[in-house]
Amino acid sequence: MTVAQNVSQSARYEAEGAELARFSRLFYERGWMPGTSGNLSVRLSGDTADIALITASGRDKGELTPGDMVAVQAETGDVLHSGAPRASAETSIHAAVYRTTQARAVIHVHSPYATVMACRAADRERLSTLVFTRFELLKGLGLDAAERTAVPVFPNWPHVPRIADEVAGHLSRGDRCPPGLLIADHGITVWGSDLAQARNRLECFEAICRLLAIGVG
Ligand SMILES: CSC[C@@H](O)[C@@H](O)C(=O)COP(=O)(O)O
Ligand SMILES: [Zn+2]
Repeated sequence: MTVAQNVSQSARYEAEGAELARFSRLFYERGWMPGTSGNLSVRLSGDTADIALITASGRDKGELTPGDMVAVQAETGDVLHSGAPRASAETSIHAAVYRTTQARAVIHVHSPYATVMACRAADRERLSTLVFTRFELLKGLGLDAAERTAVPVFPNWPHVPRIADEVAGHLSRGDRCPPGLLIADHGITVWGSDLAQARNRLECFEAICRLLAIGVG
């Protein structure tokens, strides 16, 4: 890589890292990333489209800076730079989504109502589903409000790559998959064409889960 290419790549990392930090702070302040939970990534574009930036593991998600982002191969999760902070423990799940969908941003949070439903709908040994139907907010997920949508709920295997393999298997088989999934007893992962769309969709998932949690639907 030439010096000029290196400088331009650093500028892109800095700008995308600042965006990740901004979105992360937003979710932290809503109480959707308690403790150090949650992780976000964004896939770069142009000649760096094979790269994603992801939040470092175990950091306070309300206080991230661009220096807390790790560059990885988007579709494998392999870390690109030695000496970088440790990438999120859930990088393999982000990579599974990038490998099997058109997503360019992935957000994982422990938001309260999605987590309630991820506990209630869980079968801890195998894939289960949470059915969304009827709600107008389904349109915010790119779905028809008359449609019956099965949101997958994956077992929260201690070995995260096992969850990632099951996610990739499910997404590569499914047609009309909603742009999000639940992990039993854990939280929610949502994706979109950019961070703003992923955030909007996450808000719709959380609002629908709230309705279900309080017994509507
Ligand atoms: C605070 S424990 C939560 C973690 O185990 C994990 O589920 C999580 O969301 C954050 O992991 P991280 O490795 O910081 O990206
Ligand atoms: Zn988590």
